[in-house]
Amino acid sequence: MASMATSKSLLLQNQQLIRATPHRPLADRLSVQTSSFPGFFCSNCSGLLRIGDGMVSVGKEKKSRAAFALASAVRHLEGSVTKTEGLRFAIVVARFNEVVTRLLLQGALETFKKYSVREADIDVVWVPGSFEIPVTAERLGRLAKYQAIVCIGAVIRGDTTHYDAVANSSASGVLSAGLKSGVPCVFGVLTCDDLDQALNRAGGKSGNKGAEAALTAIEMASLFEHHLKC
Ligand SMILES: Nc1c(NC[C@H](O)[C@H](O)[C@H](O)CO)[nH]c(=O)[nH]c1=O
Ligand SMILES: CC(=O)[C@@H](O)COP(=O)(O)O
Repeated sequence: MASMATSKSLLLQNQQLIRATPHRPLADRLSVQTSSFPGFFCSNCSGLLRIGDGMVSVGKEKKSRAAFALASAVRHLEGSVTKTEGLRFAIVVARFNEVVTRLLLQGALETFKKYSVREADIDVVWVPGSFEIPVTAERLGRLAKYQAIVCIGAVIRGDTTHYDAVANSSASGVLSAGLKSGVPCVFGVLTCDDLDQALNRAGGKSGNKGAEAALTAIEMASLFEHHLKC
């Protein structure tokens, strides 16, 4: 317990130190070098690099310092959900099962607002059903106007195998839209056995998958825009 507290305080100290210093080299910015220290934050990616994950081994010997310096040159790239300025998003939403998809859309819009995405930077595009989402997402991606596209739909099982055709086409189609357009297309399409399952995932007891999809879109937009721009 005591050592966990010490580790936590070392971690905090180190975060402060790293924030206050320039970007590289990372090794130069580390003041804490002890085997009990659980890791450090990279200010480049905001990620925790953990000792013992094959990343870093810091001991008392000079030899392990060299190994540490080598490992610390590894860059970790990750999108930030707080750097949303200038990012533009499209939401493609299916009208089929609109009682559910409107709630998913609401969750997505609330999330964009929470993460400071401006309303003017969001376009909502309505399509008849989830089957029509992929072609629309691909078209939106090709416009080169948006940094990510959120796809929202609700496929609910009926009596026949139609469900499988729509659900699978929508899923593989959204994937393909992202691959072909080069713009992240996020899958916020519910595939449920009944309406109850769907409502539970549209703001009910299992959360709101529209909100989750919007957050994923922000992270992916940021990753591509800030780290992987062509
Ligand atoms: N059954 C569901 C559909 N079906 C409609 C299709 O998506 C499509 O619009 C139609 O086949 C014309 O191409 N769509 C959903 O989004 N959810 C369903 O449960
Ligand atoms: C997923 C669907 O399209 C669904 O509404 C079809 O219902 P059914 O299989 O009863 O025709």
